[in-house]
Amino acid sequence: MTDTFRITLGQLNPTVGDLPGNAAKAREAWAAAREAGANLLALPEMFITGYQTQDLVLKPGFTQEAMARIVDLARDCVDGPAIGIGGPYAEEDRLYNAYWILRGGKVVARVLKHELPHKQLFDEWRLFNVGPISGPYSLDGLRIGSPVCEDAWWPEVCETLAETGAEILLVPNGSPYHRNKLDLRMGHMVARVVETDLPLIYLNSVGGQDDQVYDGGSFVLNPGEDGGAVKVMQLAPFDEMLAHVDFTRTPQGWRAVPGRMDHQPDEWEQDYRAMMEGLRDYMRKSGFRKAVLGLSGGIDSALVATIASDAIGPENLRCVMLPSEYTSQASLEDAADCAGRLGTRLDTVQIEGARDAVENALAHLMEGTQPDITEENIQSRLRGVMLMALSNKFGELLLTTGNKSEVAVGYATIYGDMAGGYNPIKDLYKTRVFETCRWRNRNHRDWMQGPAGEVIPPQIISKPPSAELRPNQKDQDSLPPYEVLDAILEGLVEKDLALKDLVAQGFEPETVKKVETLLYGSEWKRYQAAPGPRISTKAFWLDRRYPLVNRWRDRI
Ligand SMILES: Nc1ncnc2c1ncn2[C@@H]1O[C@H](COP(=O)(O)OP(=O)(O)OC[C@H]2O[C@@H]([n+]3cccc(C(=O)O)c3)[C@H](O)[C@@H]2O)[C@@H](O)[C@H]1O
Ligand SMILES: Nc1ncnc2c1ncn2[C@@H]1O[C@H](COP(=O)(O)OP(=O)(O)OP(=O)(O)O)[C@@H](O)[C@H]1O
Ligand SMILES: NC(=O)CC[C@H](N)C(=O)O
Repeated sequence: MTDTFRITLGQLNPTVGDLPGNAAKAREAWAAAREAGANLLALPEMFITGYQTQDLVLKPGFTQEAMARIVDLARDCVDGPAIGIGGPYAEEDRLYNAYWILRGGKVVARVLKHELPHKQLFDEWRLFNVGPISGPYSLDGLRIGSPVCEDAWWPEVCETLAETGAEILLVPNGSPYHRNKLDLRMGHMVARVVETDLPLIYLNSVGGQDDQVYDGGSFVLNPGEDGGAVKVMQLAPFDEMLAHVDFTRTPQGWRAVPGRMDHQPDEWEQDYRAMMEGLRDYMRKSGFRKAVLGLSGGIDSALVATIASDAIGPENLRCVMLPSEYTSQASLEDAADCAGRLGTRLDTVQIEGARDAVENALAHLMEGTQPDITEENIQSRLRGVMLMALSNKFGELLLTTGNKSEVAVGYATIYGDMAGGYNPIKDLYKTRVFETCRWRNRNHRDWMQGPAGEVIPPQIISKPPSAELRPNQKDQDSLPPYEVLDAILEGLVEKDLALKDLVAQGFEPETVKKVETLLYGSEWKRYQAAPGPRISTKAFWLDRRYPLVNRWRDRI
């Protein structure tokens, strides 16, 4: 009977749909696990397909190929560790989210996910059948139970596994980031260890996929002496890595040997990293090497330029200043200062000529009307036209720059500054934009490709935000102060509060009503907006799906 068991954890970054690429990654990890003398290489949930596949997994051709790739992997990885790998399993007319166990050239077990997540950004009820609770599988004399991600967020599956003889729990996950999510995961996993008295491995993938960022942060818990749980290994968030965890048999049962304890950065750093990794992987996985954005001299585009410089290197980013006569000298100088500090290219394109041409072309139809938002939006749209021309010509992904407060109230011009493919700060409220800029100016990490130091000029952080679409315009002329706006939005979006709850908190009824009107009234705009990395529990898109036509309004 064996008394030790080594598991190599693959905290790795698959790409959705890249079946050969993901299989190659698995083979490479298996070779390293074999080199390290492991008994088992564990890979995350749905590793062969990448996660989340959305409806792609409903294509029979895709699912059949994914299963065939797993069988090939088993056939190729014979003399060495077993492999645990997530992938779909189709049987007759049923489709499961499964964890496949491969050993000695064959598939030796399949665990079927029982608890399918269907809240927030998940909709697995739509895709998969509920699997029966599977029992443990045996490898080299150790009985392992593998609840698949959400299975371990509830007691039932782990309890059944413990009752049917599991000696350790290995939980493969595809768990996307939101702020402070590690605490939430830890709470659930500690509860499972306490209930089952079994050690538990929490293994998560890393990398960006559409609006989601998988943040790794895998860890290992042992049952504690006093009935609690003790963390004995913690991997860094966001980093792709292999790590080995050794188990030994003790009089109390199998226990993990304490291993590496990587530092967990604070929420500002993790949010920043998530936005950067989201952009980096969106670009890498969709084949872009370069990006372009309009740099106005304001704080939002300065932050997006900084995130992009860190993600792809300043040499791969083109910033463009597109001034009109409403652009202040200060904005011109601030944009130049910011690009200079970051070391990015800064081009200038005047928009007055194009604006005059558009206005002249429309003059016979506009006769007798007064200048209003129409003319302001023409400027914003011309910037979009010019930036998209650069994107077309040079293959640069156009980044949009609306923060969550603006996205929430529709404070952006459709087909204007909303033109673009990805928005790194889409889920970051404006009040957090300021603090995030200060954080980046104070901190530099080895995963940032941009320069260290005060890369965002302090005057950009301190001046009042303005769209500069008419003389002396300030955001606060048409919106409540950002502290008020963000607090009301957090109430309406994140917490689903009633208007009267917000009024009871001390906000003006008219302001609350206005924010509600803007929020519901701009649903159609968000439907057409660029995606961006999710860092909150209620990001616009999958977390919060509202009707575009909606006559319901709350009463105070
Ligand atoms: N329900 C609906 N479904 C589909 N389309 C709908 C629609 N409601 C209006 N529309 C269409 O949308 C048009 C109105 O939308 P749009 O053209 O965007 O214009 P609109 O939302 O009226 O104006 C843009 C707003 O964003 C602000 N802005 C602009 C640029 C930059 C910034 C910034 O600081 O970042 C802020 C600007 O001050 C203004 O408040 C209508 O004329 C109509 O064609
Ligand atoms: N003069 C300009 N030159 C280049 N891009 C511009 C210019 N004005 C606006 N933009 C683009 O349109 C976006 C929205 O700009 P605007 O100034 O209206 O709003 P904002 O939300 O205050 O953004 P910022 O803080 O970046 O100025 C900017 O982030 C920028 O990408
Ligand atoms: N893949 C999953 O089952 C994810 C759901 C899980 N509760 C999480 O967010 O971590």
